[in-house]
Amino acid sequence: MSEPILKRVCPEKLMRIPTNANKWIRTHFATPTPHIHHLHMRPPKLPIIGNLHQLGHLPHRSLSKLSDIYGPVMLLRLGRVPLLVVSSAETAREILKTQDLNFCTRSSLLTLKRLSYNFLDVAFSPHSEYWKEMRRIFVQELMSSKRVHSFAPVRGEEVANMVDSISKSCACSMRPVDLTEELFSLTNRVICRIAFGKSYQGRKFDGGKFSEVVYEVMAVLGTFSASDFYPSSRIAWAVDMITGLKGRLERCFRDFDKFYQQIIDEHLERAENKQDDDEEEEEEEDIIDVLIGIMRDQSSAIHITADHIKAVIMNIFLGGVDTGAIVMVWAMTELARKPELMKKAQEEIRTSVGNKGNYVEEGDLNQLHYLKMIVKETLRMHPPGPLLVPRECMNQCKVNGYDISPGTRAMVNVWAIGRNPEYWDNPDEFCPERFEDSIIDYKGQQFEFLPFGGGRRVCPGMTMGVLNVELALANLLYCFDWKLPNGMNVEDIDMDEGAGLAIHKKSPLFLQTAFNAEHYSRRDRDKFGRDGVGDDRVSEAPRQNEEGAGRDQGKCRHERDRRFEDSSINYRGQHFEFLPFGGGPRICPGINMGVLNVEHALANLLYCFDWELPNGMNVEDIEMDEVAGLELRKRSPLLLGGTYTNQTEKLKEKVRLMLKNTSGQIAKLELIDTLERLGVGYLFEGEIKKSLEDIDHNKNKWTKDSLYATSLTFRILRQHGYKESAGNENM
Ligand code: HEM
Repeated sequence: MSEPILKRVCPEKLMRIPTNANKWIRTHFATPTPHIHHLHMRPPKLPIIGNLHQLGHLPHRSLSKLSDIYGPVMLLRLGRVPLLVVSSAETAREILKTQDLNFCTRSSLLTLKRLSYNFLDVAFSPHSEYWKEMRRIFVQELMSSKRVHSFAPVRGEEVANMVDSISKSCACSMRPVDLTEELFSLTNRVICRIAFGKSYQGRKFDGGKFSEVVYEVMAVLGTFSASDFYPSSRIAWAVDMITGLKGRLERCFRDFDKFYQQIIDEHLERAENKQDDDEEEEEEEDIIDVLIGIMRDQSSAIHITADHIKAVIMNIFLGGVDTGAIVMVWAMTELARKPELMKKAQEEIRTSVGNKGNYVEEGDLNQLHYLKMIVKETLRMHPPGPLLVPRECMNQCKVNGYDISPGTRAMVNVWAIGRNPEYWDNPDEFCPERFEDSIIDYKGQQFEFLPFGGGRRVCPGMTMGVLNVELALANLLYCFDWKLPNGMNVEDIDMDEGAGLAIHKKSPLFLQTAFNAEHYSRRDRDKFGRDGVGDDRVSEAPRQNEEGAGRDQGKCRHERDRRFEDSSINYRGQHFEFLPFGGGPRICPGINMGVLNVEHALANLLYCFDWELPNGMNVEDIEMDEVAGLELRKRSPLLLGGTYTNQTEKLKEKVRLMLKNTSGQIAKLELIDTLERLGVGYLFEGEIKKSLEDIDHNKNKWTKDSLYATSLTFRILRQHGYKESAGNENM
């Protein structure tokens, strides 16, 4: 019996056999070639599966390629379900505005139905009076501007925790920071606290299982479900059973449900205790408190139960955790690829926020226009929901002249629209400046830019989502300098996307930090006392150098050195558990000079360079063997990679700032005089000229201000190795 043609025939052979089967396969499996004239709105489909095979691993990209051939309105069939895909601003306007009422319901998908307690939520509930009321509650009670701003302390504290955690880890090791991990954990903590309240801070829910459940739910939601494409088919139902999807879904549901119930019970109990105890202090309400309030309110238009609360909380988790972190990771990735843009953003933030605090606060964000443009540009290139949340057509209607029947699923490819050269110059280029002087924003009114969707179903968490992203990014850029890990080039950054419910960066983003010395040291000084934690260890240089005292004295060292913190133990021979210089009458007489030499050299090595292990070497590889002899030496030489931190540039920056900020005229003159006498005036020619022009020479008066300015300049310059020029030895 002859073999069926398709079996075991390699593609090369197929190309050579001019049979009808070959022609058919070529038409149906062909990779679309862009820029072919739009043939028809319906890409050819296969029996049974329809166009499912054309969705690929990343449907927004595959559909974008298909639309290059078949036009901005395409009608496909996924299994048994018709799907309308629109990929232009004009057609998006048609779906989200002109015909919004025809397209504002959602499809009934297997996983969503279960996790939303049979559509008691907002996001996946079909269009109905019930959805309208739930959305009203969501928008007016949970996400109102007042409520979102009432959560400012939560966001502030959690962002500060993240900054501290990064500071700590980079002070402990030179290892690059896993920003993906840090940012996902940040959004998770923020949303947890906003939804469940303060009292749960730091507590591990269900033995830490909660985060695992959230991740598993995300994974389940991103999994292909046969029942969604073959509704009411027994075979599809069996496929979902066999693949284990149903089992996973049930487990997720049970875990979530148990957890939510426990939290709701605790809130109810707390609310009752509060009623009994009038003295109780007013606590900020969390989302569950607000929902319980509505549940108890008899006059509410719908009767809210614990299941409604659970469904809404599920929306907040699915809507809030991943999306925010995804945008932050892409933004940092794009900035790592373009360090000049990162520097520009840092300059804006550092100039605007200055030294007034340790972190950027929400109140500072309004001034950060460039940062806002970065967020917009990231949302344009990497919208976390590239196809929005799928909608469904409710009534027979026409789109671009094509008949669309009720029950047709509808997707708006906002990713393709955001990358369309018709609306954006160099669409694949990350260029925040394109939003300068532009009125385009993401509120759903401009159809070439729809990261939050539009129309009746537009994202109600937009304000909170953007605030979370802006605040975290601003702090990452304010508190740290970032660079790629050693040995890595910009071209090595992996820009691949991972498939899932929301499109994230496939591989984690690792970046190396260098503290922003000015701000980091301020923070440490504030936290650990004005003179810094290193006072007992590093004496001369850091003590003199107020600006740099905290550099490289991260919290981690502080923690490691705790054994000497608040301890009276010293090496002067009085404490017999610690005798590096001996004790008694024969104690080392060179103790002061010895310590001073060591401290001074160490302080400068740490101040002037960033150190790290040579490539490919780990902390465990450092040889700690000693060599026997009179002194206990390290056996092998210590090889470290050092990066000079460009002190001249730093010095220039500091002195320039001083020249600018010194207000007394005589103080300015003194400063200039000092610079000249030290022979470094040429470095500041421009600034000196400008200052001299400003100075009114008649007002010469010796002031405290001028004395301070002069001595400070001396200190700074000397620490940077500038010696007085010949003829000025008497200074
Ligand atoms: C940067 C962050 C965020 C992005 C990019 C984003 C994006 C989106 C998108 C694209 C949609 C679908 C809109 C449509 O179908 O037209 C959506 C819907 C939704 N989002 Fe967001 N979102 C974000 C943050 C949040 C947050 C923080 C929450 C909740 C606290 C949230 C809750 C929701 C809900 C409940 C819906 C469904 C609305 C409905 O169907 O009526 N989102 N979001």
